[in-house]
Amino acid sequence: MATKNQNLSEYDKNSIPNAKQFRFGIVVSEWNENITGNLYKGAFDTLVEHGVLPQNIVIWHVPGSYELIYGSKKMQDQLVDAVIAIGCVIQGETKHFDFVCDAVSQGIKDLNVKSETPVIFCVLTDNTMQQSIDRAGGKHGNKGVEAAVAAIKMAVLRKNA
Ligand SMILES: Nc1c(NC[C@H](O)[C@H](O)[C@H](O)CO)[nH]c(=O)[nH]c1=O
Ligand SMILES: CC(=O)[C@@H](O)COP(=O)(O)O
Repeated sequence: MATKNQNLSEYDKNSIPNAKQFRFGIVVSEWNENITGNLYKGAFDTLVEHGVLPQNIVIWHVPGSYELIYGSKKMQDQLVDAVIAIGCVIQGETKHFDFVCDAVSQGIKDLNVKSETPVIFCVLTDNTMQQSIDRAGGKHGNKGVEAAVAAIKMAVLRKNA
């Protein structure tokens, strides 16, 4: 298990530069909103902790994780330095889980390839709700925190590249 010896919220805070100069877009799926809401809070709070001005964080909501692709594509046009795509996909009775997860991961990958604005993949793809709870502020930390740190690092890389 990838998180067995790693907490998603733990990182070297001194290694993160002040991010006051940057603007970020966050696109949040409404499916499993008890989870995505916690992921969003973790991401928002981490961005602000590292100097991002709240007025420089744009948040949009989309119906489900599949719509994160289109929402993130349109968010890239909002003059932001990076986008965070937040979703939670949980296995149901059918293969729909596989198709949604594959589509979202490939779609966000394509956005990173085709655009100059990085999109961070903050999408939980879990077998159970408990696994999601554990990764959205539970025993394995908050993936939203991890995503915000990645977003700041990629905004810096984009600026310097
Ligand atoms: N089952 C989950 C979904 N399903 C909905 C899709 O994401 C999409 O909105 C629908 O197929 C219409 O295009 N979405 C999640 O984010 N999480 C799930 O567990
Ligand atoms: C990921 C999904 O779309 C899934 O939760 C839907 O549930 P089911 O496979 O039982 O229709």
